[in-house]
Formats: sequence, structure tokens, C-alpha cells
Amino acid sequence: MTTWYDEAFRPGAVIKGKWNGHVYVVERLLGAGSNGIVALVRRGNARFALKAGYETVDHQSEINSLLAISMKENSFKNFLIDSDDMMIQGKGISFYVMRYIEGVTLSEFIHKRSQDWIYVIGTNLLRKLTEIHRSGYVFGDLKVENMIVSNYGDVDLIDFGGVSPKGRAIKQLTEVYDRGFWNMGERVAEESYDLFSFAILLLKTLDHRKRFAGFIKTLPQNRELDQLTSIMRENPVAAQLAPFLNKALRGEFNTSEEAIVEWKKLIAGKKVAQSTLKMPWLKICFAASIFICGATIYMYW
Ligand SMILES: Nc1ncnc2c1ncn2[C@@H]1O[C@H](COP(=O)(O)OP(=O)(O)OP(=O)(O)O)[C@@H](O)[C@H]1O
Repeated sequence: MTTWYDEAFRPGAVIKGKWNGHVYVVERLLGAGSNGIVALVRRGNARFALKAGYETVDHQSEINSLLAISMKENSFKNFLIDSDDMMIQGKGISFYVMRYIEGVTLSEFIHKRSQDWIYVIGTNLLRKLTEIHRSGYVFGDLKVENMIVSNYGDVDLIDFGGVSPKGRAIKQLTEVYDRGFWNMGERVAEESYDLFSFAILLLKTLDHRKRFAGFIKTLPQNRELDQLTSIMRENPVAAQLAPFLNKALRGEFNTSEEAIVEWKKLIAGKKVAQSTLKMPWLKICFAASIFICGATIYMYW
């Protein structure tokens, strides 16, 4: 069965905003989730990610949250490019256009490079959370799938469907990242809610035994913090981060500003292994030296 988006999001399809009149050409689909469908689009020479929502009310609330956190002078400024409606089969579908972020998931990044990168990525992610918290909001649905990591451990958050004003109920969550699931606190939009998910995200990424798939199936009365602390005992990087992770899991940080200070103290002096840093210039020099050597041999032979 074909759906409205198969036609609207096929490569080469043209999407025209009803109100702002901007024209986008679809390059390819980037992904589809429970709230909407995201495509890589082109306007002139620029590339963007365009997200069309399944439910107008939820979609509008996602745009409002994104607008609210991008009001301040922070890294979310200019993330939202356009928001409009498109007409498909006589029906109005709302969409918004955002910066296109090239990168990979945190798990892929750590797998390709090394676990040491968690120190850099953790700092960058805490900075992002701090920016959102300063705007009076909480991210809500922090998880591996909702962030993109690029070259030097830069972090971008995507999917703002869970962003809630502080003090309100959490509106979108993913079980194992949710402190309510672990009986460790309420589902209220507090900075400590995001910091709990932050700790889970790091533990899930560092856990070689992939225990989280099993945690989902456990009965509520059997979910214990000890299941999480066992990961810290087994993984050397998680063990180093344990003082921070324990505090975040127990809700002992009131603010992300407080958390980032502690994080920085803990990771001071930790470096990313040189072998995992990409150094294109080194490869270029190496290739050039081989070429010069080859050319010299050829000329004097
Ligand atoms: N700005 C962006 N740049 C690049 N890729 C993006 C961007 N935004 C979203 N994507 C891709 O599209 C996919 C789906 O986006 P998104 O998570 O926003 O959808 P969703 O319906 O809200 O998902 P979920 O079911 O997790 O709530 C993402 O996993 C990501 O691969």
C-alpha cells in the first residue's frame, strides 16, 4: 500500500510551501519515526532536512519548542529554517525545515573510533542540554537515536518532539532512558530528568554485553539501580565516570550547570587516543612522500 509520503518524498519530488512559497527538491529519505518523516532536500545549492508530521497538533508543538529554545544566543539559533504546509492530495500537511546534520549515531562513532571519545562527546552533549535548560525547557526524550555525532565529537540533537517547559509532565519518553521506568523519580520536566537519561545513554553506549534489550523485559519490581552500577564495575571507562554517573542516576544534580562542572573535573587530563583521531594531512603527506620516492627512482633508473 502506498502512503501520501511515498509520492511526496520520492527523489526528485518538489515540495512547495503554501504560505512562505519556498520550493524544496527531495534528494532522499533520511528516516521515519513515530512522529514524522524526514527527507534530505535541496533549495538552490543548500541542503536541509525537512520533517513532515503525521499529527498536526504534535508537529506544531515540536516547532513551538524548537522556536522557544532557538530564541536565545545559542547553538540552536538558525537551526529552524522554515515552517509551512504542503498540499498533498488536497490535504494540508505541516512540515518544518532544519539544518541538515551529517554524522553517525553515538554507538557507531564509538564503535569506529574508541570509547575514549565519550569524554569529548559527553562534554558537548552536556553543553547542549545546558543551553536548552537555560531557555526554560527540558529535552525529555534523550536517547542514542535523537543525536548525531560528527567528525571531532561534535554533537547535534534532533527530534524536538519531547521538549517540554520546565515543571510540566514529560510528554515523550523511551522506556530505558526514563527515570520513572527505573523507579528513580517522577516524569516531570526537570533538569535532573535529562541528566538521568544522559547517564543511561553513556552506560548503554559503553555496555559491551548489550544488557539494555533485556532490561525492557524486566518486571517493574525487579528493576534496580544495581543492574546499572554493574556496568560501571565491568567497563573501565564507565568505572572512571562512576562518581558522575551515580549522582546523575540518583538525581543528585539539580542543574546541568552543576553537572558540567563536576563532569569537567572528572575528565580533566583524559585524552582521546591519537590513533583514533583522523589526520587527513598525515595521510596526504604519506601519499606524497611515496609518490616523490617513486618518481625519483623512476627518473634515475
Ligand atoms: N536535522 C537532521 N539532519 C539529518 N538527519 C536527520 C535530521 N533530523 C532527523 N534526521 C533523520 O531522520 C530520522 C527520523 O527523525 P526524527 O527522530 O525526528 O523522527 P521521529 O518521528 O520524531 O522519531 P521517533 O520515533 O524517534 O520519535 C532520524 O533518526 C535521523 O536519521
